[in-house]
Amino acid sequence: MRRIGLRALAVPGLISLAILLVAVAVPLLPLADPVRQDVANRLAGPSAAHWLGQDEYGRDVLSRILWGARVSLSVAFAATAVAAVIGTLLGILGGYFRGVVELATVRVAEIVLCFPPLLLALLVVTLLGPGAGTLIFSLSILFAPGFARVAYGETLSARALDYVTAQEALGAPTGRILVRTLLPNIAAPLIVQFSLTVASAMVLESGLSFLGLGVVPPSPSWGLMIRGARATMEQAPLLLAWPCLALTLTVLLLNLLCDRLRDALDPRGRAAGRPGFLRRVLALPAAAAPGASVPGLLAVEGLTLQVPGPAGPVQVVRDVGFSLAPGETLAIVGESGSGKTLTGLAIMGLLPPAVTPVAGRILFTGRDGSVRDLLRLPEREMRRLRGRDLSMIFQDPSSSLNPLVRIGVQVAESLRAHGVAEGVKGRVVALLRQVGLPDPERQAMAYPHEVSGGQRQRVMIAAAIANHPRLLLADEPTTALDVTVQAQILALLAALKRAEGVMGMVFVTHNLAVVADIADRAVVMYAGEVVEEGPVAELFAAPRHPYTAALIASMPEGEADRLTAIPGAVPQPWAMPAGCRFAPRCAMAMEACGATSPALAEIAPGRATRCLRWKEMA
Ligand SMILES: Nc1ncnc2c1ncn2[C@@H]1O[C@H](COP(=O)(O)OP(=O)(O)OP(=O)(O)O)[C@@H](O)[C@H]1O
Repeated sequence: MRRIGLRALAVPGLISLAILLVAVAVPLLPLADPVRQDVANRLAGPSAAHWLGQDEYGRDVLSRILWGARVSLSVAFAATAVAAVIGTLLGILGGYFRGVVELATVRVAEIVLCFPPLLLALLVVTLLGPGAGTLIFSLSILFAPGFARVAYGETLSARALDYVTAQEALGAPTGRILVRTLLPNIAAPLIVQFSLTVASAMVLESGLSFLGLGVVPPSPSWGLMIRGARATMEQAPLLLAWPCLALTLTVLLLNLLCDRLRDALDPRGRAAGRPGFLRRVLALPAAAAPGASVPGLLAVEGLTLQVPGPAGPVQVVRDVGFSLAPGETLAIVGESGSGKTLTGLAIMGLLPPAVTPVAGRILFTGRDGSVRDLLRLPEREMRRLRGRDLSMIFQDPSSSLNPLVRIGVQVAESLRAHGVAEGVKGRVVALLRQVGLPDPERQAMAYPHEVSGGQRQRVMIAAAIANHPRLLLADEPTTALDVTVQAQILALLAALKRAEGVMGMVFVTHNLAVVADIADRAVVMYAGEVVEEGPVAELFAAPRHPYTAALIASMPEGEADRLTAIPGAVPQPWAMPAGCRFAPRCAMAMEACGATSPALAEIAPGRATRCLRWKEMA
């Protein structure tokens, strides 16, 4: 469980625990007897002996509230737990096996949903007589189909995913797949459903008790207390306030607790949302205002990104800097985990929730010539830039296009999002033709699954260049495609760049061969840092960092007998070696490399390296 999740869980968790403890320990507390009447003092206000006053029979209100919590909570939790177990089981079985099993589980459970809940509860209570046991029974019947539907829907989605198919391909037994693979992956929405159901169960229990169909008087229950207080509302309005307040606060607290629990249980942090402008800017130190004198199109300076690690925050991108001129193509290259994607996402203002920028600036020159720091730009302004001045193409065109919307409509969206209203259809067809889609009029009407992977990527590119962006960010746009299609897409990007003239491109890749094809300059990243930078031709001809040299030597396009893999792997962000981060894998490492962390030093105009021994490589 994530540290952040645990911290957020602490407050609602502790309060809920305290309420539960009080409910459990009520018999041990020095409270007045909740059913002992004192008619002489009926409706008496708060006093030292009765902190919240006395009710219409002179019973102690505080004692009845606490005893009522015990009854309400135990009925609500017991009914929800029974409903959760039965409903989840039915939903998972129905969703996994489908067919007859689905009919016998989910569909049968859904019959219950056809009855109005109160009517069904009335029927059960009439048949079995009022009491806590009957309440638990009728509430669990009422709530089980809700769990079955959530579990069923989630199982259907998860069933189609690769990790479930992979388990089946490995021959894992069905029971194991259901319990070990499916259940944890559908747990988050079930937990939310649990919170909502406990809250509904408390409200329904109070409602039924209020109607005289739940807890039997004189036993204390919040519903019964509201019923009693209603009759004397004009003489003692506070009596109505206490049970209502207890009910409302407990329901709100339960919802908060379960929301936090869901966030903490989900390691993807998907519920956390992107860090808001305020949180992002508060994490950043104040930076000098961007002057209008910054040359070029883009200047990334000292960019440092942080994520929560097992033992505190870790920097996954450290002090990264580079610049880009209009019309230039810069490649960011490095192995998996080197921080290339996060650097690109930081430029677009699309960092995942767990990643926080803690230092640096990203200066961008807009169409109007003004220079803005993208790291400190409010989300509203970023949204105006995205898709117009800044555009991005992603690695996997299958997951970046909406499967339910026609291709032409998706390209038109990017035009309409930035105020284009006239002649959209003609421009979409022209764009699709520009990116080389055959028969663009017909293809515009196709759905993404009806065209090939390469064509989908062409559609993504059409949407990205629709508004003539000043900067196009391409994150491994050819990795998901086969080699011939890769070459076509690279040729298309190069042609588009020539046609667009001033459009700059940042091309993120792990493939040096692609860098040679497309880029003017390259930044080589390793373990979150820039280790070398320079014009592509110079980098290839004379690398000045052992990592660049090793990457070149490991290119499959080289002579097969000289192909050399780089030993070891990129270190984990929370276990970075002291000194030079590449030293443990470097053939040229010497003692000093393990002790000092070399700075990125400019060795010639436009060339920089982070190596103590770069001169020896010359
Ligand atoms: N959402 C996240 N939460 C926590 N850590 C993350 C997150 N995204 C990335 N990281 C970490 O940041 C580091 C850099 O990730 P990044 O995706 O930028 O690498 P990359 O060079 O683009 O690799 P790849 O080519 O595999 O995408 C990795 O070590 C990764 O574990």
